[in-house]
Amino acid sequence: MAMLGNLGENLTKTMKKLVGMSVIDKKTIKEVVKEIQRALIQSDVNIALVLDLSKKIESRALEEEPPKGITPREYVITIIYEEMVNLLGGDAAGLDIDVKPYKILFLGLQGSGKTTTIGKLCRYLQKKGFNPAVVCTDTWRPAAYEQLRQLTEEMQVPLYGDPDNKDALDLAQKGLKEFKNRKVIIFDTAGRHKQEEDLIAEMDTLDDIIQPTESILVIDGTIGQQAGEQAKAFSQATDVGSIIITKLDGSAKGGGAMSAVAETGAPIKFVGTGERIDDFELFDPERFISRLLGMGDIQSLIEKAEDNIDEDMAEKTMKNMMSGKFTLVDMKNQFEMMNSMGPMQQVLSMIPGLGNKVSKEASKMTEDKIEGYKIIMSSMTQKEMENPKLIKQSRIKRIAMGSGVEEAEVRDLLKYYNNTKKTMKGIGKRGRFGNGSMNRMMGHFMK
Ligand SMILES: Nc1nc2c(ncn2[C@@H]2O[C@H](COP(=O)(O)OP(=O)(O)OP(=O)(O)O)[C@@H](O)[C@H]2O)c(=O)[nH]1
Repeated sequence: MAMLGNLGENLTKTMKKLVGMSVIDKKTIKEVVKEIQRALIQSDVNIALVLDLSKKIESRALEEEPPKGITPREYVITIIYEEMVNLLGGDAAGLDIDVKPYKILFLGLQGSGKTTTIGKLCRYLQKKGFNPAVVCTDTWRPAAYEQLRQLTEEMQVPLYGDPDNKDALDLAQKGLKEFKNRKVIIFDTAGRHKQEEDLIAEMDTLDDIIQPTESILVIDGTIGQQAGEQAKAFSQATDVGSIIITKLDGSAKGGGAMSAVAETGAPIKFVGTGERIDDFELFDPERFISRLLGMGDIQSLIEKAEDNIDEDMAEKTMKNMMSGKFTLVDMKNQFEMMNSMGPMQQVLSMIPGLGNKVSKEASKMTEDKIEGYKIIMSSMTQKEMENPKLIKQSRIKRIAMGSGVEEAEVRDLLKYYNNTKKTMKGIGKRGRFGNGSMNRMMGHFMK
């Protein structure tokens, strides 16, 4: 992948080396981490971020036990992947077009690739079945309207603009009226030179008139970690701000731009990867990192690892349940497992012999309720989770305050916990599930 200059190439090389190593030990792990460090620093990723990342990779790789069925080598790859994904902010954000019209205000310094990117986003939206329209409010650069006109005409995207009108606010208002029945309206604004304040000031003015659903700042990826400053100023000025980073093709500093923006917490929604209209993609850190590491099948590896972690957890939880050592920690694990398996009642009803007792109890557990319980549990201390008997009145009060619920809801959770514990213990005593058959069954359901 010709992306981010040599970064992809260097990382892919390192991963290949890791795959080929005959032993995975402290020395080889350190070697791999060093190479990753070097590649990231070359790509202008902030030194402190790089050191933090390499420390995490190294200590996890040296300390964590690979889950069953995963080789140490595979696990090191998984760790590198996970930590790199975290560096870029985790999940893909995308556009959630849930109101009509969905008004997008585009901002960016001159030459950032703003106009080109508007064209790319239009094409992207068309492919998704939306019919976007564009309003040109750029009154500074005479060629801007013409550039947009050519771009939109090719794609048959309606454009509103008037090169003779020098009033950006008036243009915005008229454009709004013209396209009020459209699903998506994109507003192009005048690019600015260097000052970030100017950019923000312009957004403020246009913001009042347009009241955008989302403001998007276009940042040139070749400026490296400086991109962080721009993103920060922007996200402080707006609460609906997202970022598109352009020119990641061949840019030696793109890694720095991406990690610096991610660090500010502003979501990167798309990236530009070339001059052509289709050189544009939804930014998904997981996919992006898989490609950067040159590991197409990394996702299946991750799933395998997660499956096995789940299975380990299921086994432990089940054992605790049957022996009566069922704590709130186990209950929380149980909820997590339910999430990945489907509604609780359905799952439990599939287990022969579990009887109506549990099913009836479980049927009262809606997803909302489980979510609520999870929130309450996150306000408990580890000690309380491990030893729920500790939770008396004063603690109930504190937990209710901490999680923003009524005390009655905390009591309700404790009651549910006690009932489940009793039922589970009863079943365990009757010995219906000897020889780990229950564990096997749970393991089976996890898949
Ligand atoms: N290689 C590469 N070039 C890009 C990318 N996106 C935009 N460009 C180029 O960057 C240059 C500037 O793009 P424009 O879209 O004109 O920039 P702008 O931000 O709208 O500029 P103003 O209208 O002056 O504010 C053009 O030559 C584009 O072809 C990208 O993802 N990769």
